[in-house]
Amino acid sequence: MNHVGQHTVATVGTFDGMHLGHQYLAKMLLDKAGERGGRAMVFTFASHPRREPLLMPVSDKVACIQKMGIEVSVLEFTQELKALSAADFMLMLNRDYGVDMLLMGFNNNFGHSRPDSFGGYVELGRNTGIEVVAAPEYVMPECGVAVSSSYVRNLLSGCRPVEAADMLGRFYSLKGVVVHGKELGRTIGYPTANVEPFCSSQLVPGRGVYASRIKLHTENGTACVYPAMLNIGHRPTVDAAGAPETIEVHILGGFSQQIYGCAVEVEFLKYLRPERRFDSLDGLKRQLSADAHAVAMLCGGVYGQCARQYRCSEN
Ligand SMILES: Cc1cc2nc3c(=O)[nH]c(=O)nc-3n(C[C@H](O)[C@H](O)[C@H](O)COP(=O)(O)O)c2cc1C
Ligand SMILES: Nc1ncnc2c1ncn2[C@@H]1O[C@H](COP(=O)(O)OP(=O)(O)OP(=O)(O)O)[C@@H](O)[C@H]1O
Repeated sequence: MNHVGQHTVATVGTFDGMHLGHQYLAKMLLDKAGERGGRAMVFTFASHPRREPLLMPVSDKVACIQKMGIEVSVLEFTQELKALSAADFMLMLNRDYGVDMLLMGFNNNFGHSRPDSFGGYVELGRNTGIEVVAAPEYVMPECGVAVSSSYVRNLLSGCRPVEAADMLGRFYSLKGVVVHGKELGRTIGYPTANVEPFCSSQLVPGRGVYASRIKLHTENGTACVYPAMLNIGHRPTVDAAGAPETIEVHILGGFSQQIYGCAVEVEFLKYLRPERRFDSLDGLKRQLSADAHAVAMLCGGVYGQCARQYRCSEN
């Protein structure tokens, strides 16, 4: 038992995306803490140690872990932290946070001069008052594929949101604000909301057209969810070569509210097709009509109904 009078079971890692592998480890952490009548803690980082694009903003990751009943400490990846040896890091965990059990994921390691095997961490633990325990790897039960943040990043960059959702345990999403576009879309009957992500270091999926769901946050604290179609690309039909990449969403069902400046969350349900150049706006319009039909079919079935009302607190 530590100086605060409470057992603390901890684990250390990036936990970007909180995918099914992370959730599996987090549940094991809770079980261990429960067995000891102590608290569970995750030590994570404010940025990605390898500077990979993030699968979720750090604030969402923290909220997601806390929601499971786990305390979170976000460490800045400073030069000082990078220079800390595994032994000194473990000493700090024990001294400052009362950690007396450390759960290590199957490929977990940390520290500047680090042990080259799990046994090495167990040995360090003996000297620092920490029992070090190994956690197994989680693989997808249907296909045996090992879940990892890198794998999910590759799936999303490769326009495969369905497989990514299988590994995340939820649809991948981007949160952002609706900004002004050229307002051309409304002239062809397909007004679009241009979304600028809040977190500039979050991964934007591969270019193309997606079936989507958009959650609109209103001032009274409620959120509405609508089926939508989304395009990530350079809009070769209407924009000159080299135009910046945009994320545009057309909300289905004759939606006509003014939502500039609104906070939204767009989910990536299914990839529909690549973006392409049309010879005329009429050609683009015909394609958009077919896209809308495809989304409506999808949203009428597997993905539920239009415009459901949610309380923000329930999401
Ligand atoms: C679902 C969807 C699919 C789109 N597909 C294409 C496409 O294949 N090629 C293209 O040049 N533009 C595509 N666009 C972009 C349109 O050209 C653009 O939304 C429209 O011109 C409106 O632009 P605005 O936001 O400036 O008003 C697509 C937009 C959406 C919402
Ligand atoms: N599939 C998995 N099953 C069980 N534990 C996992 C799994 N994936 C990651 N972990 C564990 O979660 C903790 C955090 O790992 P990390 O954030 O590096 O995840 P990752 O998915 O391996 O990331 P990346 O692919 O970017 O290396 C580590 O202890 C790691 O061993």
